[in-house]
Amino acid sequence: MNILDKIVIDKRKEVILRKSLIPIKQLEQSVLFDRPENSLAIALRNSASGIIAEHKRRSPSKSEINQSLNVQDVATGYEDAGVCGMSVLTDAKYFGGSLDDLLIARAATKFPLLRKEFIIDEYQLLEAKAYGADVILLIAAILSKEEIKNLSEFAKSLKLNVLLEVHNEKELQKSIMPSLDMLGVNNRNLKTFDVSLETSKALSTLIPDDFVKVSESGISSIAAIQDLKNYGYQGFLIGENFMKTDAPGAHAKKFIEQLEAK
Ligand SMILES: O=C(O)c1ccccc1NCC(=O)[C@H](O)[C@H](O)COP(=O)(O)O
Repeated sequence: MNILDKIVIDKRKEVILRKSLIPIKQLEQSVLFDRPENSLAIALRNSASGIIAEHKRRSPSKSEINQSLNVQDVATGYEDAGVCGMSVLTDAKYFGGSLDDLLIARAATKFPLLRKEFIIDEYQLLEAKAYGADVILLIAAILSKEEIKNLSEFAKSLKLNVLLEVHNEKELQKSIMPSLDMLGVNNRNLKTFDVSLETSKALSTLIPDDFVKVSESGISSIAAIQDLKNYGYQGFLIGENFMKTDAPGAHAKKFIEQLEAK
């Protein structure tokens, strides 16, 4: 059993509990529910840097990354840095995140927010909308083709952008469909936790041009981004490299300035 299998077993129990605590009607009554689309895909297409910066306290591969930062400071720091959007991990057990983190980031910023979660049920999309997300992540490794279709179409009906994540060609082939906005390639092997940007490079030609290509995980240098841009990538999801510092926003700002100067 790999880490995703373990996370999904826990997530199924968690979603049943959450549904029993907060009914759908209550989520739909959130003041944030009727917000218009705030497209990360468009922001990435129009950006010179393409950075999506993540809020990540800990992870299965690295355990502690940074537990002492305030999510509001991280969010405003990233917005000041000029990133295209922010990814907020909302899983508590494995990443130390929460939906409250998303809400705090929403209250503090205007840029597109990605709910970084292990989505297996439409209920989590309603939560994403109610707590201020503009984008949701679907992970091909944990969903069937039919589930990807149903979840992505439901997300679009809620005016949420969809980022579909793959790790290999098989996952990519089953996932390509018009209800996706962005196709992300995760460079982290979830069996070994090794990261290799070669994964993004190898899959790049198989991703149709209609989708914004996003490279995820293990990105820490300007050179890596320049290299990935040559393979058609327009989005770069960066977590640990910013979050391991005392001031992720300031670090992201410097990174973007260096990138744009090249
Ligand atoms: O980061 C992990 O250890 C991890 C383990 C299992 C499932 C997902 C995991 N990470 C989620 C992510 O996709 C990353 O947080 C994101 O791509 C940023 O990666 P990084 O820049 O390497 O922190």
